[in-house]
Amino acid sequence: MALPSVEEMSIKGDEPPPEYIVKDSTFGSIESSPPLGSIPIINIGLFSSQLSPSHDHHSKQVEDELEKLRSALSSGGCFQAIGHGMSSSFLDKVREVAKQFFALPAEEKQKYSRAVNESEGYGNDVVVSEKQVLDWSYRLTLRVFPEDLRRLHLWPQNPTDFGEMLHEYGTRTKSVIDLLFKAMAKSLKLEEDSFSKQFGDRVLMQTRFNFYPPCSRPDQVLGVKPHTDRSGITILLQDGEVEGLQVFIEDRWVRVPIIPDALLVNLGDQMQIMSNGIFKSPMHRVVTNTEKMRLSVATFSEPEPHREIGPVDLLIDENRPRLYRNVKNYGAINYECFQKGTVALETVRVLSMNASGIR
Ligand SMILES: O=C(O)CCC(=O)C(=O)O
Ligand SMILES: [Fe+2]
Repeated sequence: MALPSVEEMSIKGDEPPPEYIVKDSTFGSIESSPPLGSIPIINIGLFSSQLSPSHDHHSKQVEDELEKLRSALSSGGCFQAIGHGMSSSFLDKVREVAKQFFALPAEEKQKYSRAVNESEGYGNDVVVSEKQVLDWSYRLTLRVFPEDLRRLHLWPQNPTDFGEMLHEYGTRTKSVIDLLFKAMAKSLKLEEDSFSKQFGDRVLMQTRFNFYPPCSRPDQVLGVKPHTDRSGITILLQDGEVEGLQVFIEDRWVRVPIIPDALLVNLGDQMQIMSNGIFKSPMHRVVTNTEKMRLSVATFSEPEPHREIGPVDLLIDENRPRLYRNVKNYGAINYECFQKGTVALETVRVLSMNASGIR
Protein backbone atom coordinates (compact mmCIF):
# COMPACT_ATOMS: atom_id res chain seq x y z
CA MET A 1 0.00 0.00 0.00
CA ALA A 2 1.30 3.42 -0.88
CA LEU A 3 2.17 5.67 2.02
CA PRO A 4 0.21 8.87 2.49
CA SER A 5 2.11 11.89 1.24
CA VAL A 6 4.20 13.99 3.62
CA GLU A 7 1.83 16.85 2.92
CA GLU A 8 -1.20 14.80 3.99
CA MET A 9 0.53 13.46 7.11
CA SER A 10 1.70 16.91 8.09
CA ILE A 11 -1.77 18.42 7.78
CA LYS A 12 -3.32 15.65 9.87
CA GLY A 13 -0.48 15.73 12.40
CA ASP A 14 0.11 12.00 11.88
CA GLU A 15 2.79 10.10 13.70
CA PRO A 16 5.44 9.47 11.00
CA PRO A 17 5.43 5.87 9.71
CA PRO A 18 8.52 3.66 10.24
CA GLU A 19 9.85 4.46 6.75
CA TYR A 20 10.63 7.96 7.96
CA ILE A 21 12.24 7.10 11.29
CA VAL A 22 16.00 7.68 11.35
CA LYS A 23 17.69 4.66 12.95
CA ASP A 24 21.19 4.82 11.59
CA SER A 25 23.40 7.01 13.72
CA THR A 26 26.70 7.07 11.80
CA PHE A 27 26.64 10.83 12.04
CA GLY A 28 25.13 11.09 15.49
CA SER A 29 21.54 11.33 16.60
CA ILE A 30 19.11 14.09 15.77
CA GLU A 31 19.62 17.16 17.88
CA SER A 32 17.29 19.97 17.09
CA SER A 33 19.45 22.60 18.69
CA PRO A 34 23.20 21.94 18.59
CA PRO A 35 25.47 25.02 18.92
CA LEU A 36 25.25 27.76 16.35
CA GLY A 37 28.11 27.40 13.86
CA SER A 38 30.41 30.30 13.11
CA ILE A 39 30.05 30.13 9.35
CA PRO A 40 32.35 32.72 7.68
CA ILE A 41 30.68 35.68 5.97
CA ILE A 42 32.38 36.69 2.72
CA ASN A 43 31.79 39.78 0.63
CA ILE A 44 31.88 38.31 -2.87
CA GLY A 45 31.23 41.76 -4.37
CA LEU A 46 34.95 42.31 -3.86
CA PHE A 47 35.70 39.57 -6.42
CA SER A 48 33.70 41.22 -9.16
CA SER A 49 35.84 42.60 -11.98
CA GLN A 50 33.50 45.55 -12.36
CA LEU A 51 35.19 47.06 -9.34
CA SER A 52 38.30 48.97 -10.19
CA PRO A 53 41.31 46.99 -8.99
CA SER A 54 43.60 50.03 -9.18
CA HIS A 55 43.72 51.16 -5.57
CA ASP A 56 46.28 49.46 -3.37
CA HIS A 57 43.90 49.72 -0.51
CA HIS A 58 41.29 47.90 -2.54
CA SER A 59 43.59 45.13 -3.71
CA LYS A 60 44.64 44.41 -0.13
CA GLN A 61 40.98 44.05 0.73
CA VAL A 62 40.46 41.67 -2.19
CA GLU A 63 43.50 39.60 -1.17
CA ASP A 64 42.19 39.34 2.39
CA GLU A 65 38.78 38.26 1.15
CA LEU A 66 40.30 35.64 -1.17
CA GLU A 67 42.25 34.27 1.77
CA LYS A 68 39.02 34.10 3.80
CA LEU A 69 37.44 32.20 0.91
CA ARG A 70 40.31 29.71 0.70
CA SER A 71 40.28 29.20 4.42
CA ALA A 72 36.47 28.74 4.61
CA LEU A 73 36.38 26.21 1.78
CA SER A 74 39.33 24.22 3.07
CA SER A 75 37.88 23.91 6.58
CA GLY A 76 34.09 23.85 6.93
CA GLY A 77 33.43 23.87 3.18
CA CYS A 78 30.74 26.54 3.29
CA PHE A 79 30.27 30.27 3.79
CA GLN A 80 27.61 32.96 3.74
CA ALA A 81 27.99 35.13 0.64
CA ILE A 82 27.05 38.79 0.89
CA GLY A 83 27.66 41.46 -1.74
CA HIS A 84 26.14 39.18 -4.40
CA GLY A 85 24.05 41.99 -5.87
CA MET A 86 20.58 40.52 -5.25
CA SER A 87 18.41 42.85 -3.20
CA SER A 88 16.57 41.64 -0.14
CA SER A 89 13.23 42.42 -1.77
CA PHE A 90 14.20 40.25 -4.74
CA LEU A 91 15.19 37.35 -2.48
CA ASP A 92 11.93 37.72 -0.56
CA LYS A 93 10.06 37.62 -3.84
CA VAL A 94 11.79 34.34 -4.79
CA ARG A 95 10.78 32.83 -1.43
CA GLU A 96 7.26 34.21 -1.72
CA VAL A 97 6.60 32.87 -5.22
CA ALA A 98 7.97 29.45 -4.23
CA LYS A 99 5.76 29.39 -1.12
CA GLN A 100 2.74 30.23 -3.24
CA PHE A 101 3.45 27.20 -5.40
CA PHE A 102 3.75 24.87 -2.40
CA ALA A 103 0.53 26.30 -0.96
CA LEU A 104 -1.46 25.16 -3.99
CA PRO A 105 -3.79 22.16 -3.60
CA ALA A 106 -2.04 18.80 -4.04
CA GLU A 107 -3.86 18.10 -7.34
CA GLU A 108 -2.59 21.33 -8.80
CA LYS A 109 1.03 20.61 -7.82
CA GLN A 110 0.75 17.09 -9.15
CA LYS A 111 0.43 18.47 -12.66
CA TYR A 112 4.18 18.94 -12.45
CA SER A 113 4.96 15.52 -10.96
CA ARG A 114 8.34 13.94 -11.43
CA ALA A 115 8.19 10.92 -13.75
CA VAL A 116 9.63 7.61 -12.54
CA ASN A 117 13.41 7.57 -13.03
CA GLU A 118 13.54 11.29 -13.65
CA SER A 119 15.02 13.87 -11.36
CA GLU A 120 13.04 16.85 -12.57
CA GLY A 121 9.57 17.78 -11.41
CA TYR A 122 7.52 17.84 -8.23
CA GLY A 123 7.33 15.12 -5.59
CA ASN A 124 8.77 13.29 -2.65
CA ASP A 125 11.98 11.29 -2.35
CA VAL A 126 12.92 8.91 -5.11
CA VAL A 127 12.55 5.55 -3.39
CA VAL A 128 15.48 3.37 -4.42
CA SER A 129 15.58 0.74 -1.69
CA GLU A 130 13.42 -0.72 1.07
CA LYS A 131 16.01 0.20 3.66
CA GLN A 132 16.01 3.84 2.67
CA VAL A 133 14.86 6.27 5.32
CA LEU A 134 12.56 8.83 3.75
CA ASP A 135 12.88 12.59 4.07
CA TRP A 136 10.13 14.74 5.56
CA SER A 137 9.92 17.13 2.63
CA TYR A 138 8.55 17.69 -0.81
CA ARG A 139 10.43 19.27 -3.61
CA LEU A 140 10.28 20.79 -7.03
CA THR A 141 13.44 20.33 -9.10
CA LEU A 142 13.95 22.15 -12.40
CA ARG A 143 16.90 22.53 -14.73
CA VAL A 144 17.55 26.19 -15.48
CA PHE A 145 20.73 26.01 -17.59
CA PRO A 146 21.64 25.34 -20.32
CA GLU A 147 18.51 27.13 -21.43
CA ASP A 148 17.80 24.75 -24.31
CA LEU A 149 17.52 21.87 -21.83
CA ARG A 150 14.73 23.46 -19.80
CA ARG A 151 11.67 21.24 -19.50
CA LEU A 152 9.16 24.02 -19.57
CA HIS A 153 6.12 21.76 -19.21
CA LEU A 154 7.32 21.12 -15.63
CA TRP A 155 7.63 24.83 -14.80
CA PRO A 156 4.60 25.92 -12.78
CA GLN A 157 2.04 28.13 -14.55
CA ASN A 158 0.66 28.97 -11.17
CA PRO A 159 1.66 31.37 -9.60
CA THR A 160 1.86 33.10 -12.94
CA ASP A 161 5.17 34.79 -12.22
CA PHE A 162 6.95 31.57 -11.25
CA GLY A 163 8.75 31.14 -14.58
CA GLU A 164 9.88 34.74 -14.72
CA MET A 165 11.16 34.50 -11.14
CA LEU A 166 13.09 31.29 -11.81
CA HIS A 167 14.64 32.64 -14.99
CA GLU A 168 15.73 35.81 -13.21
CA TYR A 169 16.96 34.09 -10.05
CA GLY A 170 18.72 31.39 -12.09
CA THR A 171 20.47 33.94 -14.28
CA ARG A 172 21.72 35.91 -11.31
CA THR A 173 22.77 32.77 -9.49
CA LYS A 174 24.70 31.66 -12.56
CA SER A 175 26.68 34.92 -12.48
CA VAL A 176 27.45 34.31 -8.81
CA ILE A 177 28.65 30.79 -9.64
CA ASP A 178 30.85 32.03 -12.51
CA LEU A 179 32.35 34.67 -10.23
CA LEU A 180 33.02 32.11 -7.51
CA PHE A 181 34.72 29.63 -9.84
CA LYS A 182 37.21 32.37 -10.73
CA ALA A 183 37.68 33.57 -7.17
CA MET A 184 38.20 30.02 -5.93
CA ALA A 185 40.95 29.49 -8.50
CA LYS A 186 42.58 32.82 -7.63
CA SER A 187 42.46 31.99 -3.92
CA LEU A 188 44.70 28.99 -4.72
CA LYS A 189 47.01 31.12 -6.90
CA LEU A 190 45.79 29.40 -10.06
CA GLU A 191 44.77 30.88 -13.42
CA GLU A 192 41.21 32.09 -12.98
CA ASP A 193 39.74 29.63 -15.50
CA SER A 194 41.34 26.56 -13.87
CA PHE A 195 38.03 25.30 -12.52
CA SER A 196 35.56 26.90 -14.93
CA LYS A 197 37.21 25.30 -17.96
CA GLN A 198 36.47 21.88 -16.52
CA PHE A 199 32.79 22.83 -16.35
CA GLY A 200 32.83 24.08 -19.94
CA ASP A 201 30.39 26.66 -21.34
CA ARG A 202 27.37 24.49 -20.77
CA VAL A 203 27.37 24.28 -16.98
CA LEU A 204 24.34 22.33 -15.83
CA MET A 205 22.31 24.19 -13.27
CA GLN A 206 19.38 22.68 -11.43
CA THR A 207 17.29 24.52 -8.90
CA ARG A 208 15.56 22.51 -6.20
CA PHE A 209 12.83 24.11 -4.14
CA ASN A 210 12.68 22.20 -0.85
CA PHE A 211 9.58 22.46 1.28
CA TYR A 212 9.54 21.09 4.82
CA PRO A 213 6.10 21.03 6.46
CA PRO A 214 5.74 20.75 10.26
CA CYS A 215 6.39 17.29 11.65
CA SER A 216 5.03 15.81 14.88
CA ARG A 217 8.32 13.99 15.65
CA PRO A 218 11.32 16.21 14.90
CA ASP A 219 13.31 14.02 17.31
CA GLN A 220 12.92 10.99 15.02
CA VAL A 221 12.58 12.33 11.50
CA LEU A 222 14.81 14.47 9.26
CA GLY A 223 13.86 16.94 6.54
CA VAL A 224 16.92 15.76 4.61
CA LYS A 225 19.25 12.98 5.73
CA PRO A 226 22.99 13.64 6.08
CA HIS A 227 24.57 13.99 2.65
CA THR A 228 27.20 15.86 0.69
CA ASP A 229 26.13 17.59 -2.52
CA ARG A 230 27.29 15.96 -5.73
CA SER A 231 27.60 19.37 -7.40
CA GLY A 232 30.54 21.58 -8.13
CA ILE A 233 29.11 24.22 -5.86
CA THR A 234 25.62 24.73 -4.45
CA ILE A 235 24.05 28.12 -3.82
CA LEU A 236 21.42 27.91 -1.11
CA LEU A 237 18.78 30.51 -0.36
CA GLN A 238 17.54 29.67 3.12
CA ASP A 239 14.18 30.42 4.62
CA GLY A 240 14.24 33.99 5.93
CA GLU A 241 12.89 33.02 9.37
CA VAL A 242 12.92 29.32 10.09
CA GLU A 243 16.19 27.53 10.86
CA GLY A 244 16.77 23.88 10.08
CA LEU A 245 20.03 23.38 8.24
CA GLN A 246 22.95 21.82 10.13
CA VAL A 247 26.50 21.23 8.92
CA PHE A 248 28.98 18.66 10.25
CA ILE A 249 32.13 20.62 11.04
CA GLU A 250 35.04 19.34 13.15
CA ASP A 251 33.17 16.18 14.08
CA ARG A 252 30.02 17.78 15.32
CA TRP A 253 26.77 19.19 14.03
CA VAL A 254 26.31 22.94 14.16
CA ARG A 255 23.32 25.07 13.18
CA VAL A 256 23.67 27.32 10.16
CA PRO A 257 22.46 30.76 11.22
CA ILE A 258 19.93 32.63 9.14
CA ILE A 259 21.20 35.76 7.46
CA PRO A 260 18.16 36.67 5.35
CA ASP A 261 20.08 38.52 2.62
CA ALA A 262 22.99 36.10 2.36
CA LEU A 263 23.34 33.12 0.05
CA LEU A 264 24.90 30.07 1.62
CA VAL A 265 27.59 28.60 -0.60
CA ASN A 266 28.22 24.90 -0.09
CA LEU A 267 31.14 23.23 -1.78
CA GLY A 268 30.13 20.01 -3.59
CA ASP A 269 31.94 16.72 -4.20
CA GLN A 270 33.02 17.56 -7.75
CA MET A 271 34.87 20.67 -6.58
CA GLN A 272 36.52 18.62 -3.84
CA ILE A 273 37.83 16.37 -6.63
CA MET A 274 38.99 19.26 -8.84
CA SER A 275 40.78 20.93 -5.92
CA ASN A 276 42.52 17.61 -5.16
CA GLY A 277 40.89 17.54 -1.75
CA ILE A 278 41.96 21.04 -0.68
CA PHE A 279 38.38 22.26 -0.63
CA LYS A 280 35.94 20.19 1.44
CA SER A 281 32.43 19.10 0.55
CA PRO A 282 30.59 19.37 3.87
CA MET A 283 28.13 16.83 5.25
CA HIS A 284 24.83 18.51 6.03
CA ARG A 285 21.27 17.67 7.05
CA VAL A 286 17.97 19.40 7.75
CA VAL A 287 15.92 19.00 10.92
CA THR A 288 12.16 19.54 11.12
CA ASN A 289 10.04 21.23 13.74
CA THR A 290 6.49 20.86 15.04
CA GLU A 291 5.21 24.32 14.26
CA LYS A 292 6.56 25.96 11.18
CA MET A 293 7.04 25.13 7.56
CA ARG A 294 10.45 25.84 6.09
CA LEU A 295 11.48 26.61 2.53
CA SER A 296 14.89 26.52 0.91
CA VAL A 297 16.03 27.01 -2.67
CA ALA A 298 19.15 25.05 -3.63
CA THR A 299 20.88 25.59 -6.97
CA PHE A 300 23.39 22.94 -7.99
CA SER A 301 26.02 23.48 -10.66
CA GLU A 302 27.88 20.66 -12.37
CA PRO A 303 29.64 19.84 -15.64
CA GLU A 304 27.84 18.00 -18.43
CA PRO A 305 28.04 14.25 -17.77
CA HIS A 306 30.32 13.44 -20.73
CA ARG A 307 33.02 15.84 -19.56
CA GLU A 308 35.93 14.37 -17.71
CA ILE A 309 36.87 16.18 -14.53
CA GLY A 310 39.80 15.67 -12.23
CA PRO A 311 42.26 17.34 -9.89
CA VAL A 312 43.88 20.46 -11.38
CA ASP A 313 47.50 19.53 -12.33
CA LEU A 314 49.05 22.37 -10.37
CA LEU A 315 47.38 21.13 -7.21
CA ILE A 316 49.17 17.79 -7.44
CA ASP A 317 52.74 17.55 -6.16
CA GLU A 318 54.96 15.48 -3.89
CA ASN A 319 53.46 16.91 -0.75
CA ARG A 320 49.97 16.53 -2.07
CA PRO A 321 49.78 13.46 -4.28
CA ARG A 322 46.78 12.96 -6.52
CA LEU A 323 43.82 12.04 -4.29
CA TYR A 324 41.16 11.38 -6.93
CA ARG A 325 41.12 9.82 -10.36
CA ASN A 326 39.58 11.59 -13.32
CA VAL A 327 35.86 10.89 -13.64
CA LYS A 328 32.97 11.39 -16.01
CA ASN A 329 29.34 11.51 -15.00
CA TYR A 330 30.02 11.81 -11.29
CA GLY A 331 26.28 12.33 -10.80
CA ALA A 332 25.62 8.70 -11.73
CA ILE A 333 28.42 7.48 -9.44
CA ASN A 334 27.03 9.52 -6.59
CA TYR A 335 23.52 8.21 -7.21
CA GLU A 336 24.62 4.58 -7.33
CA CYS A 337 26.51 5.00 -4.05
CA PHE A 338 23.51 6.65 -2.46
CA GLN A 339 21.51 3.53 -3.36
CA LYS A 340 24.14 1.28 -1.82
CA GLY A 341 24.73 3.49 1.19
CA THR A 342 28.41 4.01 0.36
CA VAL A 343 30.37 7.27 0.21
CA ALA A 344 30.72 8.34 -3.42
CA LEU A 345 33.96 10.30 -3.01
CA GLU A 346 35.67 7.23 -1.54
CA THR A 347 34.99 5.25 -4.69
CA VAL A 348 36.90 7.71 -6.89
CA ARG A 349 39.92 7.95 -4.60
CA VAL A 350 43.37 6.95 -5.72
CA LEU A 351 44.89 4.39 -3.35
CA SER A 352 47.09 6.23 -0.91
CA MET A 353 50.80 5.62 -0.61
CA ASN A 354 52.22 4.03 2.50
CA ALA A 355 54.92 5.66 4.59
CA SER A 356 57.76 4.52 2.36
CA GLY A 357 56.09 6.05 -0.68
CA ILE A 358 55.20 2.70 -2.25
CA ARG A 359 51.67 2.11 -3.38
O1 LIG B 1 17.10 22.92 3.03
C1 LIG B 1 18.29 23.15 3.17
O2 LIG B 1 18.68 24.08 3.87
C2 LIG B 1 19.34 22.27 2.52
C3 LIG B 1 18.83 21.44 1.39
C4 LIG B 1 19.91 20.56 0.82
O3 LIG B 1 20.89 20.23 1.45
C5 LIG B 1 19.81 20.08 -0.57
O4 LIG B 1 18.77 20.34 -1.22
O5 LIG B 1 20.78 19.43 -1.04
FE1 LIG C 1 22.46 19.44 0.18
